[in-house]
Amino acid sequence: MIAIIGAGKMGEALLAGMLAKGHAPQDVLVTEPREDHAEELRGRYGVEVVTAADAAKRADTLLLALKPQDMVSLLDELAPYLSPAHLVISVAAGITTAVLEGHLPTGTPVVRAMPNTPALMGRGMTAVAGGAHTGGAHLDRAEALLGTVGEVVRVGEQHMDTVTAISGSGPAYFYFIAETMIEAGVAMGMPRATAQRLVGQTITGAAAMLTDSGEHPVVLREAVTSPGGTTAAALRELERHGVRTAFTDAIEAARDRSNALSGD
Ligand SMILES: NC(=O)C1=CN([C@@H]2O[C@H](COP(=O)(O)OP(=O)(O)OC[C@H]3O[C@@H](n4cnc5c(N)ncnc54)[C@H](OP(=O)(O)O)[C@@H]3O)[C@@H](O)[C@H]2O)C=CC1
Ligand SMILES: O=C(O)[C@@H]1CCC=N1
Repeated sequence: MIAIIGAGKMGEALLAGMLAKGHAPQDVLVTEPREDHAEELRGRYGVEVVTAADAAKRADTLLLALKPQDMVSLLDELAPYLSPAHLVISVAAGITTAVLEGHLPTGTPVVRAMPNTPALMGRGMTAVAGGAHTGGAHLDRAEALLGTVGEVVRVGEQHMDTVTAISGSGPAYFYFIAETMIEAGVAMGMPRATAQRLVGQTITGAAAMLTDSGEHPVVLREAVTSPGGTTAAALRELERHGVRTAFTDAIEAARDRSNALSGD
């Protein structure tokens, strides 16, 4: 039995993705304190909504998807009901396996995971790292669970803040670019629906070229950039405005924020 504790944006994306990929609603418990949202979850997914204590008593795998700031008090609430027979998976940004272990009974296996919202469509990217009491079989379990909603990669925990900055927050960067491109099209007089369709399919197509061709993005970009053409004119403007540096700084800021969250 799996329990998802915290069914906000990410928890619900994982819940919906898992159910869509064949997990039976009766095998998934959900903890959600807000009664109106709990009612929505029951109606929408047919899952049972229970207290955190009941989730710990009844499930062997707990997937914690609360805000990092709420995590320690939840761990303290769960701890009396947990044992090393449980597997605790946290998706909270910045919360290290050491913090998780420090608030749970000695020997509890924990996995720090960083998914992203495309999990909702079965197209997520999740990185996982184990703690001090986490064996290969625990990581296999976490990978199998999160693998139902997309790809899973195992990384050393020292890379988790970088993962958070790249693939955890990453979808938002692409939505930001998409929004900017759509607004530029609209400003030039294009109907919004047409601009949105052009941008959506361009991003989907470009992503498929990147993942399926195995080519470096520079090679793919050069193939678009005709000598003396439109793309060269556009890229020159992006460089003039320092967009490359801005992106690098943005990803470093996300990495640093993830790192700071463990101490907040
Ligand atoms: N959003 C994303 O793209 C990603 C988020 N994450 C991580 O996922 C976690 C959740 O983020 P996100 O979904 O965006 O945030 P949300 O605020 O949408 O979700 C948090 C959820 O936790 C619930 N909650 C709060 N306290 C408790 C409690 N004691 N027991 C059970 N549930 C509780 C909240 O309920 P209520 O609203 O009723 O207070 C809310 O539904 C964060 O730690 C974040 O770092 C990781 C990867 C990607
Ligand atoms: O913004 C956040 O903190 C979370 C973690 C990664 C994506 N969303």
